[in-house]
Amino acid sequence: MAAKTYSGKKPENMKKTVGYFLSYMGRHKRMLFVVAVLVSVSALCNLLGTYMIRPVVNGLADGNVSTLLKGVLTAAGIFATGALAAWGYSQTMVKASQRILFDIRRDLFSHIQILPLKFFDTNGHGDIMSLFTNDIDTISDALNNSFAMVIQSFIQMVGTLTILYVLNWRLSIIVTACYGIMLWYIRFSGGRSKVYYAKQQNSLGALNSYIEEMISGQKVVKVFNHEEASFQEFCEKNEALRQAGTGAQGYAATMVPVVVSISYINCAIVAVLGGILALQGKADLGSLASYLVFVRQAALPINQFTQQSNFLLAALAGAERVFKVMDLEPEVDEGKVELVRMTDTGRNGSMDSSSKWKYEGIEKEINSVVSEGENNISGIKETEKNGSAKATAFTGKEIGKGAESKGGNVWAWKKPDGELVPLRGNVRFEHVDFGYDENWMILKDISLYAKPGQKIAFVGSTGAGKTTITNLINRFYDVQGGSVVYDGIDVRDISKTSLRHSLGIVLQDTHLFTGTVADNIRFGKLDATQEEIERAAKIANADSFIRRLPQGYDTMVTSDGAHLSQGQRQLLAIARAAVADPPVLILDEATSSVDTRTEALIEKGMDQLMEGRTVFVIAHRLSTVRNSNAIMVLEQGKIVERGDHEDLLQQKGKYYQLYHGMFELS
Ligand SMILES: Nc1ncnc2c1ncn2[C@@H]1O[C@H](COP(=O)(O)OP(=O)(O)OP(=O)(O)O)[C@@H](O)[C@H]1O
Repeated sequence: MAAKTYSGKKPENMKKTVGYFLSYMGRHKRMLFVVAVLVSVSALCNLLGTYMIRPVVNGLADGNVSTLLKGVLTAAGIFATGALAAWGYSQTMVKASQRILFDIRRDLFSHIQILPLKFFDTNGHGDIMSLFTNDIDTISDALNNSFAMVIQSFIQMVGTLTILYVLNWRLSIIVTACYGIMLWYIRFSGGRSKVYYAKQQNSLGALNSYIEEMISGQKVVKVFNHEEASFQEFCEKNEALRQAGTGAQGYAATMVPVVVSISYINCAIVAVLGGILALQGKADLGSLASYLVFVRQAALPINQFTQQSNFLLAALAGAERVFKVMDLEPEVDEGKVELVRMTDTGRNGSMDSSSKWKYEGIEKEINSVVSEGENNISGIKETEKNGSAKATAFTGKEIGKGAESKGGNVWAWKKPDGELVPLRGNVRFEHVDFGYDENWMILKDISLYAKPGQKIAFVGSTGAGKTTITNLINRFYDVQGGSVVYDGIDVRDISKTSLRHSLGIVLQDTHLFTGTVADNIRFGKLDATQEEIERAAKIANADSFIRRLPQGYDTMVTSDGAHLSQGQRQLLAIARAAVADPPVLILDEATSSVDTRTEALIEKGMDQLMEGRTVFVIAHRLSTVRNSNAIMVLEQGKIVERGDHEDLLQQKGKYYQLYHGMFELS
């Protein structure tokens, strides 16, 4: 069996980490108290049992059978009690440690859920995963093994030394010197293996990342015939790991044999000297026999105590990383404005009477806006110079759509004072400044206006800030200057859950979860019925391909939908947004090349989804750009041109160049 090595990791803030750790242990203090008692009983029984050798041997030497028998039976009883206590504490410890781990995992996961997106943007997925795997594993190991062992070995170590001095203090001076040498060697080899262990961890990390990279990039490796070169590089990394592993395990492996050898030498010296004392009548045979057994078995608790307390330290270092994440500030949400469904609240009478009254007011308001819009249906061509978007037709029909979703639900924003504002999907950016880092602004003085039912497209070179703008609408990040206003309310005043509930987002990278196709669509609205799911799939143009799958809507999706094509995954993502039926949509168009038929399907799906909603689209396709109400051309975080397709072409500026560049490319 490979020797376990010491990682050399220690918590940076021992007091705080131990305090945190104790608070978790404190939740199961009764169990841990039982463990502590049983561990002590087991350790004391070991000591006492060994001590019982003394009356047994003396009984033998005196030829006194009854003393001998009594001694043997008592020793057997003590050892049996010790064994029972050991069984009891190990079982209780397993239960306690599993509960502690359950609590830590639950709290870590739930805390990670409420951390701001910035946490995920600044920490690699691997690092976050390693909290749940490596760090929690180390804590688990320590709780399952080291915790009880440290207590037991400490009691046995102190107890053994005390008994040794009681039995014979002269011999005990030699024994203590030998223990000193043992401790020195344990520390020395632990220190050496620590250096190699760090190297081993680095080499292991490098090898694992390399394997992961090569396996996920296997297609590219094969396309470029890179197999031989990739194998060579693997061998180099494998060799580095072999060398570091040999050093780390080599030193660790010497620890036990060296300690045991010192203990043998110790025993031999004590046996000779003790024998002389016995011959001189200065010690009885029984004492010498039990003394020798104590000396022989003392090496074990010393070794165990040093090793296990090191593992405990390493576990605390792991726990510290976990607790640090738990200490991170959760996503702040001071928004008090909530989204309410009028069909559920006002109509069912669960809302207070003043709100209900206002709800009726909203219906009147919606109707009046609808008729107002209908009067202007010829199309308002509104140009807001100096910062605001140039917007086109704004029809009453669209307002009606914004307030009443396809599912027949009427939604409204409920302000803290009970005032209700109809949900329409009116979004306005007013002189917005933003930077991920406060010292480096990404967006500068962005102003735009999207009226309900309009489609606003963002175009511009990579890194211009298109995605960043959409990140501000759903409050993944908050603006640093200016404001984003939704239906006349500053988004910072809206509760994040409500805000995100009212926004549908289709990202470029579709992520599918393990579950059925229907479950994956239902992700957009957890209480969606089968009819709603199928209706959404039809809107997204996904229904026909889903029906062709082996189990239709019940087909299992695994490994992020690996068995589905890129286009099919995209269609499911559109269906997911469709089932949520939000008044505002944010679409990050897929750039990945799919065949033209699928692209046409996706395009049709997107178009059907966009119908009647306010849409922000990060456009990569000409068709999307062309039929947008307004196109924002971004460059280095600034809107450099705005207008509809025709206007922008006439301007012969950036858009004109981009459009012709794209045109030539296609
Ligand atoms: N989470 C982040 N933390 C720090 N900087 C970021 C983050 N996300 C984006 N940036 C930076 O912000 C700038 C704008 O990025 P953004 O993703 O908005 O560009 P984009 O126009 O959407 O580009 P693309 O078309 O390539 O997706 C870039 O300089 C980018 O490096």
